[in-house]
Amino acid sequence: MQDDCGAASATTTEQYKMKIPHVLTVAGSDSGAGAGIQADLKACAARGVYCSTVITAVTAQNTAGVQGVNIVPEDFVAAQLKSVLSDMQVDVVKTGMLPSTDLVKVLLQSLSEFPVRALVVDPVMVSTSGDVLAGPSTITGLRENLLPMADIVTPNVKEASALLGGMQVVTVADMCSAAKLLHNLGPRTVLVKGGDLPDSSDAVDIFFDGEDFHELRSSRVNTRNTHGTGCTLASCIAAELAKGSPMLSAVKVAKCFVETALDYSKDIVIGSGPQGPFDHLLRLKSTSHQSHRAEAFNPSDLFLYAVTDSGTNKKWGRSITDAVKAALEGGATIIQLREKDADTRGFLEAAKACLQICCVHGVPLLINDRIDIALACDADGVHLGQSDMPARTARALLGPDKIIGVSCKTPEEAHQAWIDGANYIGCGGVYPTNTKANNLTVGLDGLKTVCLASKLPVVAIGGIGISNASDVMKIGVSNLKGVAVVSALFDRECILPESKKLHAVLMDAVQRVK
Ligand SMILES: Nc1ncnc2c1ncn2[C@@H]1O[C@H](COP(=O)(O)OP(=O)(O)O)[C@@H](O)[C@H]1O
Ligand SMILES: Cc1ncc(COP(=O)(O)O)c(N)n1
Ligand SMILES: [Mg+2]
Repeated sequence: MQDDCGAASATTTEQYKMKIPHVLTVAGSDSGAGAGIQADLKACAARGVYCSTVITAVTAQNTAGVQGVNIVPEDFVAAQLKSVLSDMQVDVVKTGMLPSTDLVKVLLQSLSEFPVRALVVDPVMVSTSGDVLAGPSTITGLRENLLPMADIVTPNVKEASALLGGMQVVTVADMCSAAKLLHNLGPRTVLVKGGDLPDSSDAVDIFFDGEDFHELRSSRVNTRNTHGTGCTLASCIAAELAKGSPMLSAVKVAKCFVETALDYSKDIVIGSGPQGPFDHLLRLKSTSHQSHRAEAFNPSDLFLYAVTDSGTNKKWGRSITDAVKAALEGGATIIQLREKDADTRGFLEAAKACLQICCVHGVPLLINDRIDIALACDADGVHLGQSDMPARTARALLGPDKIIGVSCKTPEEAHQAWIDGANYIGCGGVYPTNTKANNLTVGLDGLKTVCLASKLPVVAIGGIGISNASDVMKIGVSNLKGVAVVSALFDRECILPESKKLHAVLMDAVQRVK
């Protein structure tokens, strides 16, 4: 019986072991990390595929160009190939810089010993900066030995021309002719890339599978940051093939990825040369909005915490942005958008507009409950109720830098919020309120108990306004950092003076407590 159970569970475990799609890139290193091996690693990481690396050359390279090339000896390229291919279940091999015909032979020898599912050949010859990465002597090796083995070959217009003995490739019609001629050399499919096509307002690539031509067109991103586009495209194609995509879909996904990454990174500045790298992981961009942001959550931001309410805004006939602007001008130190009945698109647009206003005031903007909206508008964080997504999951989705607040009524909930990686807790309702139906009131005693137990800063909420805010602050627990208000600000004819008065009351209360 025991044996049966053991055997059964072993089989089950085996079934669930994961095979990770795996691309091996055989290419040159770029010290500037925009192209070559470094681009391949980032592209595969972005596409969720494992990437191993065989380095064929080490280049000294930056945004100005290539300052030096040091070719790795063939026997050591062979050693790297053997180490990876004999052990690591590679699905797809992608080649970049192969600086000698003998290296091509070494690669083909390894592939005959350890076959893979597909071979993507990016015939790297000249960098975007115009520097030669693989001399004319390698063309024969590429043409005669490597291309016939390739599932796809991805030359840019200059490389297509070089592979075809100097044929002119300057128009889309030329690219089609080149694709056909290259196909005659033996690869299963050909993609002639038009990133450097002169006088083209679109980025046009021609895909040819031996029967049909596909013109793949996207708008040209106006940016200097195009160093590494070719390497990235080929790695993405390899990554999609490793996941099991058919060739044309892989190419389309890859092209779309390059366009998205270029567009995202169009304004980033790395290096002072003419050709900058771009951000594969879509994380580097520092917009003016972000650069104004505080580095980390500051608990004193909880001082006058304004929570919007769609009902009251409707009642007084104002837009959410006007309400937020007035609260900020009166001294609100953090804004939470709590739009329980807004449609998603409307909410997102409102959140984007409020974020700009908050940014001008240097005040964080949080979104109630809707992680998707917070992510989509890049808000500063979220506030979560006990029945919303757990803070732990929200933290995993939002990353370490976003602010997460959790509503807590008890020391146990406060403890869990701390464990889950929240930044602050909201405690209440302190007083009865009509913005939340059937909400249990904790009173000043309950608030004090939670504050004393909480390892996180606390903002008090529920029925707080000008008349009672100072009573709340007077409980005198040091981690009570402020009060959150809804009706006291927003269910009023004029928000700005109420916000000012409340700010003054709070200032006065904390002075007295000190
Ligand atoms: N400015 C751009 N905007 C959009 N796509 C681009 C841009 N520059 C290049 N691409 C795309 O990037 C990919 C790589 O093309 P290309 O730059 O021609 O290759 P390489 O980097 O090998 O010279 C192609 O799909 C091309 O259409
Ligand atoms: C090591 C290495 N491999 C490939 C390229 C081509 O990249 P790009 O044509 O985008 O400059 C490069 N510059 N460096
Ligand atoms: Mg390029």
